[in-house]
Amino acid sequence: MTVLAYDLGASGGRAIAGRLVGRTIELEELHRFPNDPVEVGARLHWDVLRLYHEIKQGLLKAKHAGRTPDSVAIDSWAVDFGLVGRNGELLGNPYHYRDRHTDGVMEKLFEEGMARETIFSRTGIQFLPFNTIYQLAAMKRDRSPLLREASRFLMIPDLLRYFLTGDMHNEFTNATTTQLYNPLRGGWDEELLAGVGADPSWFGPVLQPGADAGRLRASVAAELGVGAIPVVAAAEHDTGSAVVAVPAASRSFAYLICGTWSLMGTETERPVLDERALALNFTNEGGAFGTYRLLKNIMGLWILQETKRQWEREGANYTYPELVALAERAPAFGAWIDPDDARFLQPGDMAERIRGYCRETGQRPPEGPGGLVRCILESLALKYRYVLELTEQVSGKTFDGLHMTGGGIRNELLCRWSANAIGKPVWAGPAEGSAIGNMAVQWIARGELADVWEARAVIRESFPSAVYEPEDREAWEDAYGTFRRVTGLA
Ligand SMILES: C[C@H](O)[C@H](O)[C@@H](O)C(=O)CO
Repeated sequence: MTVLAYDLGASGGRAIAGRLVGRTIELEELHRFPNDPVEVGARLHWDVLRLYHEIKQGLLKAKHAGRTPDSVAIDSWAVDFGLVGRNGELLGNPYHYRDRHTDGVMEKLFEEGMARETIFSRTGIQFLPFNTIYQLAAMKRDRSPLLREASRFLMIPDLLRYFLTGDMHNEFTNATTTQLYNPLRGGWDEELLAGVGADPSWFGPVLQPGADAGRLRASVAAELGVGAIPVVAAAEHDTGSAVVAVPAASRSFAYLICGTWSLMGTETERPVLDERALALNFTNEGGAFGTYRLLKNIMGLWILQETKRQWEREGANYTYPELVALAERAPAFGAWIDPDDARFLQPGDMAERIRGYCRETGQRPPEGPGGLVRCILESLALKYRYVLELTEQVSGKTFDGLHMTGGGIRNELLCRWSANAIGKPVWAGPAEGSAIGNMAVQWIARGELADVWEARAVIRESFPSAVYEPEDREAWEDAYGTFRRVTGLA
């Protein structure tokens, strides 16, 4: 059985065909495409029609490769959405979560009486300034005409799936990232919706991962010359799919999903809504098959991606392997940043912001591209240590090591330094975690695999993890103490 997984990330997308041959997964990347946000005036948008075009290209390539799939499913980054009008048409291009229209909105809502404690107790979701709830509040503040015409709210995978099938559904794992979904009630939170001027009728019943989500509509099937291929609801939040694919063998495991963002946490059977989880700003995003993802967002390789883009704008073109080699040769433990300082969220001159952060914290700014990239990677590794310790505190579990998956594991230096920083083994793989998790849910839905644990066993056998054992323990232990002091991370 061949399934097709679309995995759309903030920097690019893939269409990957997967075949289950006995207990081995065979992957074939059929289509890879960029995902370039578009700036219009002061606004930053996703080019969602372009993404839909690429999705159709993926199906055409599957057909031409003789890999017409038995089912397809889509996963993508979280929080962003489109509004559909009463005539079934998209009202406007979705905002990018790094658009500045949400600046200050979260704090304003708190001032207006929407208490942090209330929002958290109802949704279990971490406070990030770009969460869907604050995007809708910003549109309300700006009297967006879309709000007057809207009839349905669809997140990015919901929207692309609607374009393919003609059916409108909201999927669970992604819905939970809005900070508008109440997992205890098992539905959208009407009071929070009302609080940001969103009409509850825009929000449909949610589909659980694995559910049937329709078939290619006749016009699409005809256009592409394929049949009415079934569409399955994957864990459509890419991090949700990636967690499905973590090749863990026991129920108590820690993961780090490493891409543009770094998502670190563990899997739980119910949301953890206590004061400590709130105080440490953990999130409980919905998972597949009755689970939750207790995790924290860490700014991740976005800082390196944006630094590289800045250098390219200035005419200096480095490849990632070149930057990693320069970092490895740079002096160790020169300076550190807290990657989650707010100044690193927006696009722009990251190198100057890093130097500024170092000056402000009494550190000598890193020199040259090698020094700067080393500062970013060491800081990420040390922040992983910090968040892993918090995850143990909030979950009450102790972890023997860390599963690291996602495209970021191709950065072996980061894997190695992460093991050194946490002082435990890192098991790295698979790199295409989200796409493989997307496929696993399709195979489970179609009875090819019994459940997530059989899927994880098959993934473990098909993609053996690279193991990084911790080294230089004393040096990294000292570094961790200094890192916490200079960054003020208590
Ligand atoms: C905003 C991010 O998209 C989200 O928090 C993260 O989980 C993600 O989706 C990474 O791709």
